[in-house]
Amino acid sequence: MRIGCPKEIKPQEFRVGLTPAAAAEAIAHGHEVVVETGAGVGSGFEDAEYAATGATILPDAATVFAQADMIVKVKEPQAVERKMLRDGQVLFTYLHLAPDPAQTHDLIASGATCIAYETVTDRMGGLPLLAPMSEVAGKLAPQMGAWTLQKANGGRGVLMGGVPGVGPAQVAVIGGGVVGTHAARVAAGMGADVVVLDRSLPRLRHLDETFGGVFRTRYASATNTAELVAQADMVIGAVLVPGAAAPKLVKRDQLSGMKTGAAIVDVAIDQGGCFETSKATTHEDPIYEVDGIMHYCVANMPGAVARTSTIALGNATLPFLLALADKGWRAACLADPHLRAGLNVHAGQLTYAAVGEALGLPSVPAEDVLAA
Ligand SMILES: NC(=O)C1=CN([C@@H]2O[C@H](COP(=O)(O)OP(=O)(O)OC[C@H]3O[C@@H](n4cnc5c(N)ncnc54)[C@H](O)[C@@H]3O)[C@@H](O)[C@H]2O)C=CC1
Ligand SMILES: CC(=O)C(=O)O
Ligand SMILES: [Mg+2]
Repeated sequence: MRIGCPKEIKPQEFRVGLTPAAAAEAIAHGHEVVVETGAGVGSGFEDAEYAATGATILPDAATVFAQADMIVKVKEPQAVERKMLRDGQVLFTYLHLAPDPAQTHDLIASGATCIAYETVTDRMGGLPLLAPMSEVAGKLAPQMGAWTLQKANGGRGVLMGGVPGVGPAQVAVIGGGVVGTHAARVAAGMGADVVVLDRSLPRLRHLDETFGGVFRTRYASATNTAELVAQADMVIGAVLVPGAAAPKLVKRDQLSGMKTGAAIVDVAIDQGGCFETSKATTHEDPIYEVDGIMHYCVANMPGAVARTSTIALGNATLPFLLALADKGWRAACLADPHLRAGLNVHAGQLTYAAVGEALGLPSVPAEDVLAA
């Protein structure tokens, strides 16, 4: 199979879908690899490192899309990239379709087979291709929130750890999964007073057993969430219902009850965000204000630390990439129900029910298109 890796074109996105190490393994498995010139530079990988593995460097994305059987990326294809996809081609990348009707319609129209990193599952009920970027975004969230809290950025002017005689920032983290746990650990490490809210009692139990004394936990009832949001200097949104649009847990009318200049960091923005007032922003222009509350809603936070993120993502995607290349997408998805869970679009049909529900579109089970 010929595997193609274009350069990412989302604003300020410096990650790359294929590391030289992954290219080398794919080539050792008998595949061809084509890489757009400069694709790895933002992550510190020069063309020469890819060429040394036996990969071919191509001059532009159009040539990569035209030559490759499977496109490997990081971010969802942008409009100009979607036009280059074709019938029968495989796309392996983050998609986040539930909040993105335009992309969903284009992918359905393309005829391509589109496998989303964020819905691939594992035996433990986790999301192995989302987890590494959730670890990164979770660790970044308090850092970005602390910056947002600074006066010059419109924030409340509160220092995370306080100082002797002055208390720390109050941080509420909604969702105690991978993002939430990493965010809570870092915020607590910065000296903030942290509470994590989740709907899952087993998850809260696990967090309490592991991190009791570092941060506190509360059940995410509407009442508890409203109370902690009103008290917070910083609220981090980290909920997920896999593949689905994020539930809106904080409504606009609650902002007036919050402390003026408090910071919202809505990491769940890639699934539409869990605050009613969230809208996706970019690293170039990351924050905006609504009713006195500063919002940070960057949908590709890990792009800010591209080298770490690219290597972490590449470690996780490699086994799935090799399975897709070695067996072909159909046999690979038939053999592995966890990879099959990643199938979102195939040959003009939506194959992920939660996306269909979010967008009011018909979908068919992935099993049905595999059997066809
Ligand atoms: N903005 C960015 O750059 C990035 C965003 N993300 C996003 O962050 C979000 C969280 O991802 P993960 O932590 O990996 O997911 P996860 O599945 O590990 O954790 C989600 C948690 O939310 C909880 N939850 C679900 N509904 C809830 C509700 N109504 N109230 C309270 N808790 C609820 C679940 O019980 C679970 O513990 C996802 O939308 C993911 O795509 C991840 C990486 C980068
Ligand atoms: C998960 C995701 O969307 C990202 O890493 O950008
Ligand atoms: Mg994202």
